Amino acid sequence: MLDRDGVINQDSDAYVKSLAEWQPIPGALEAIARLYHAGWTVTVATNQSGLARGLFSSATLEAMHDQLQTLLQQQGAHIELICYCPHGPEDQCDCRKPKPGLFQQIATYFDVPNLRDVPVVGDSVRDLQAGIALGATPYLVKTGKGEQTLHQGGLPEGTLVFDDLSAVADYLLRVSP
Ligand SMILES: O=P(O)(O)OC[C@@H](O)[C@H]1O[C@@H](OP(=O)(O)O)[C@@H](O)[C@@H](O)[C@@H]1O
Ligand SMILES: [Mg+2]
Ligand SMILES: [Zn+2]
Repeated sequence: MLDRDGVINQDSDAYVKSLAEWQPIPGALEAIARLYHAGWTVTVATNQSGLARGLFSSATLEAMHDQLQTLLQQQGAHIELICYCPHGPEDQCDCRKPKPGLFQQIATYFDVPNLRDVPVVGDSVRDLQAGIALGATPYLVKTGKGEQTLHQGGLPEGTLVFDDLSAVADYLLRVSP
């Protein structure tokens, strides 16, 4: 279960507001494809408060996700489910990470009671906290806000730290081929 901005694509403190700004992180799409071809089911759980802030439209967000899937299809791969929180911090929703709502959506989709031991990969503590709420295993990447997150401390116990998604995929394919 992957965070999007800062894990799959480059993040920006000014938000990723257009298809042109949506730029895959080197190796990330290949990492997803390697996991897919090894039998992993890949999902995404992403906060997209830029929608509530009026920074981009839902059509633009869908175009980014279509581009992601198109690029993966060129490698014979696919993301099974992309869940996103469209709300802003003031909306008091149940799905904005660190709240677990997006991961509850994933568990419901697969009709499982929890996400025990399923990897959750993020560049922010809130990504990991949200997944851990359903039993996921936390992985921090140093891309995006990951370096900053690492230096801030407060990582959930047992978090495994890797340079990027490609390194996480190397590890997962090594320990559970
Ligand atoms: O990393 P994921 O969850 O895929 O997406 C994060 C983005 O929605 C944006 O989230 C914002 O946080 P606030 O929503 O303003 O707290 C900021 O961190 C932006 O830099 C970032 O691009
Ligand atoms: Mg992120
Ligand atoms: Zn929400």
